[in-house]
Amino acid sequence: MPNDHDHPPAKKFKPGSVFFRYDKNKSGMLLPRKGNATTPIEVQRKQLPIYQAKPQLLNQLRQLHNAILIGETGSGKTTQIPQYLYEAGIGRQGLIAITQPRRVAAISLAGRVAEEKRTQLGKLVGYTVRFEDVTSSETKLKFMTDGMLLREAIGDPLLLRYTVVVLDEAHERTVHTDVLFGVVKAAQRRRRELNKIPLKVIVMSATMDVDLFSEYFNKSPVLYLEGRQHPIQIYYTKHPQSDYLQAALITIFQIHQEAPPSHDILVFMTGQEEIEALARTCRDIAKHLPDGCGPMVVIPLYASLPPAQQLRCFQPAPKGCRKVILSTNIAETSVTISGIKFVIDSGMVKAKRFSPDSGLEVLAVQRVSKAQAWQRAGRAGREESGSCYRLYTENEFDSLIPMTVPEIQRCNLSSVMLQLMALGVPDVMNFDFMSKPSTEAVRSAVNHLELLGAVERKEGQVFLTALGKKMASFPLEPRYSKTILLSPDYSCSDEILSIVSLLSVDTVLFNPPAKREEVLAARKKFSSSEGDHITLLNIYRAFKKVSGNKEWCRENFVNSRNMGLVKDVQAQLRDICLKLNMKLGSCGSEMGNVRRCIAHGMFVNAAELQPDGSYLALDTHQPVSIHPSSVLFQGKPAYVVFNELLHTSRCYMRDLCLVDADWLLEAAPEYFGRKLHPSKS
Ligand SMILES: Nc1ncnc2c1ncn2[C@@H]1O[C@H](COP(=O)(O)OP(=O)(O)OP(=O)(O)O)[C@@H](O)[C@H]1O
Repeated sequence: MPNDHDHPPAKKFKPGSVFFRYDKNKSGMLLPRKGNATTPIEVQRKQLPIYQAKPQLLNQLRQLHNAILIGETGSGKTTQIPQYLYEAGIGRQGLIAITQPRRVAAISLAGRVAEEKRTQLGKLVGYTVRFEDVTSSETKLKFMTDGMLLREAIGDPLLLRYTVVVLDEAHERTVHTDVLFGVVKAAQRRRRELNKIPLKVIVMSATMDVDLFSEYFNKSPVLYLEGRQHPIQIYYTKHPQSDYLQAALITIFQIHQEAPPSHDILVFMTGQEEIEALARTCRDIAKHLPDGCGPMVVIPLYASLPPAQQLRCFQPAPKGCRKVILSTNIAETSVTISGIKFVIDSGMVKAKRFSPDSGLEVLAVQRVSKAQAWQRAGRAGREESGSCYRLYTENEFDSLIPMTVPEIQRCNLSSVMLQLMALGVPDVMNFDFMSKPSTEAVRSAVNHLELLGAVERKEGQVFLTALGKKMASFPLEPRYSKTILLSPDYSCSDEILSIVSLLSVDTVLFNPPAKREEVLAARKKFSSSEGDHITLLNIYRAFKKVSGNKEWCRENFVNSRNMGLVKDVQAQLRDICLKLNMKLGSCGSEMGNVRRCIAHGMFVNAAELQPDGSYLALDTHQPVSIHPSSVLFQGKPAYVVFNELLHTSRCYMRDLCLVDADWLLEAAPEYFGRKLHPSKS
């Protein structure tokens, strides 16, 4: 059923806010109305709604220290504001940083802006994401993930290299963005006190709680940018759908049969496995379509794909062929994918949920917020009008929560707390958060860091230890950095660096369900009864032995591109170790050392076999199960440590390592003295 409202619901305008009107006829009619592909890029820039407001907007931005800018998706905020500022000479003394919650957005936006400025990427316009820096001394406009700016702040809390920080997609409220809010605010204040060059902070989004943001940023004015260049038609289902995968499939093929082949489709699903399964089904069906139905190229897009593979979605499909992109929420904000005319929104997302009571952080599939649904719709209608098919009813849409709950209120905070302390924040418990995490969550994170030896308490205050300082040097979760730092004691740094890199890159193995038997047979030769970490290490060693031979990778269902990335990550982690003067070495085939080191670093995620054959997480006494993908699935080891928990029908432990109870006791005697089974403790 079509629905007319092609904009997010009307916004309330705050007194004192500035409103920039947009007259569609003014730009569109005067300029050639050809497709974007053939329209010169400078003409495209002038057709954007933001262009009409440029002089007044610059006037405002020149005067303000803080600004909240709200404008429709596709109005030109992200690509134009940094260029306008630069061209007008605002903030020329330093760099203009534009933060993005996701790396794919940071990379693609930098590419687009470099193209608009007719310069080579990495010169005037560059980007920095984890494990990749494409900037130079000439770079003035720097797109970066919020996490990277936060890391820079550890070395330079006043962010002195920057004169403007644009915090884009602020509505996403990732934990890094939320911490950055406090960091830039503090940097701004300190710079004023020290008479340094002022720092301008611009917060942008299409869908955000302006009152909250304005209040937080010293009652800063809100600049409303009116106008959407191209309309988006929204469709809802008549009835609730029990199976969104099936509904997505039907919608894809309905569009495929009816729409011209140049109209590409972007489908929002929840995770890699679902996306790969849907991709296979689409490809199978596409082979058997009636005559007259053109070919289709199906492109999966999710965070654990290597960057080069992620960027495939931006390449045009061959002529006469439809591009169907199946994506997680990584394509939800900021990105413009050329050719996308249709968006299909499952209405679901996989997100972290943390319970301070149980201490467990789990990934679970849940409904999106309204803000996310509008962002998803906003990926259509960027080059011309578009449509968004919501695989849920209008009533269901109405019942969605308006804004996504900030990640800081639903994730494990140990990493953030460690970073805050490394930033020199005197009282982490009272950090200036826009939305405060619960006291229990903060306490639980500090306890976790204390257990890892990263912090200590003195007279009621929490301090970073020397170990904690070193841990903060790694762009990793604290338990990973701790494991790396412990590895020289067990002479297994090479092995631990490989394992941590393999776990950071995520999907290094393919597991096509249709080839389950073949996969099992191929994996058998690497499989270790000592667990998934050692199995992964065996595969990695074999991969290096054959120098990444493509044929070998295919036979063994190994993702050769991701394995290449593992090597890069490992090299960077090794550099950090060397800077910390660590003595790196290998234990050869002595895997007991490796497991012992893992037990000492990751002991907080330990589980114990119960007499009835079930498992309990030792930290929280929560029932957990071994994920079927684990090599330990068939066995019943007495003690394991696991990498993460996945919540589906049950709480599954993924990536397990067999450990001894004695090692856990050695690692944290007091802690485990209370927790282990009586016979062990
Ligand atoms: N890579 C690209 N290829 C083609 N056109 C692009 C590209 N990036 C941006 N554009 C064009 O510029 C327009 C503005 O994009 P921009 O990202 O600046 O908008 P925005 O207001 O920041 O949107 P959002 O809130 O969705 O991030 C797009 O709608 C599109 O027409």
